[in-house]
Amino acid sequence: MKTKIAVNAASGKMGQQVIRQVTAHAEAQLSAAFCRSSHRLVGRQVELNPINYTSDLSEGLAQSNVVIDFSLPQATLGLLQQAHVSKTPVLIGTTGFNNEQIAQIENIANEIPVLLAPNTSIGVNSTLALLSLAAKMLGKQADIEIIEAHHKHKIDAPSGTAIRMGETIAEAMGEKFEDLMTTDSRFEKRTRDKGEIGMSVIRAGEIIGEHQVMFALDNEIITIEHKAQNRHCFSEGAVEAAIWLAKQPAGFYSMQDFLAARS
Ligand SMILES: NC(=O)C1=CN([C@@H]2O[C@H](COP(=O)(O)OP(=O)(O)OC[C@H]3O[C@@H](n4cnc5c(N)ncnc54)[C@H](OP(=O)(O)O)[C@@H]3O)[C@@H](O)[C@H]2O)C=CC1
Ligand SMILES: O=C(O)C1=N[C@H](C(=O)O)C[C@H](O)C1
Repeated sequence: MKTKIAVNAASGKMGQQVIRQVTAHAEAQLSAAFCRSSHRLVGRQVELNPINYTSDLSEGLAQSNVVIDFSLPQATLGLLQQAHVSKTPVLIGTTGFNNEQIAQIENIANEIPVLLAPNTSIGVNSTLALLSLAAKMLGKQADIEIIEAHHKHKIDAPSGTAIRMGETIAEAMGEKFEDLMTTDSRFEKRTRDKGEIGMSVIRAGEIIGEHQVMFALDNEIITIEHKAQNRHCFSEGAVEAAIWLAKQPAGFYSMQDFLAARS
């Protein structure tokens, strides 16, 4: 049986990419494509699919096994309320949540399966394992800097991926990321504090998503880098993880949980 997948924010860059991915997938079927009620796509047919774009979340979720969301935090929280009612699993690729919003998501995950992934690419999630190892081996001696670059349309900064990279590094060093992270204070006149993790952000052109982590020792520098070549790497991981999530019990999951179950 094919997994019936709904796509939220279907008009977005990622929404459109995920629709293409689901449409081409042998084990998945597009069951709903949600847009805002005022969007010009509502009522139009989704290319290569026998359904129309809709703003009716409750009807679309009722006929879906899982929903994939790449939108904005407010839209994600609205979707979660509806998914909670219909008991539909939710894969969230949206970034930019504050701590209070994360707590709301965790709360709903007590009752339905929710996977929160600031980056759904298999490559980035493998990179996190490399960063954890590097941090364990070098973290205490190295000056660690995270540099991320994205397209000019991106709203949140630093990227969800850069934050997750910082959290992974800090955790491997037995620290809390919020205690080590430095962004704006770099513009103060001062030398670098020992142990801080610097974060730099570039927004330019149509850069898909690039993350570089530098471990600088006194006489040598180790750099671990991921560059997305296109959005396919995100949609591919999202759809595979959604097919897995549709069969899980209620809980709060990450891409690491999906990858561990798959291997
Ligand atoms: N986890 C991952 O691997 C990745 C995560 N992302 C994240 O995904 C999110 C979306 O990225 P992207 O597709 O590039 O962004 P876009 O700006 O292209 O799309 C955003 C979508 O969200 C919709 N939306 C925004 N606000 C609302 C609302 N209040 N109610 C309903 N719909 C709303 C927009 O609808 P409308 O067209 O009507 O404005 C649009 O469809 C971002 O948070 C980004 O960081 C992106 C790539 C990979
Ligand atoms: O907004 C984007 O485009 C991306 N956002 C994600 C993030 O914030 O980490 C992931 C990816 O790099 C693309």
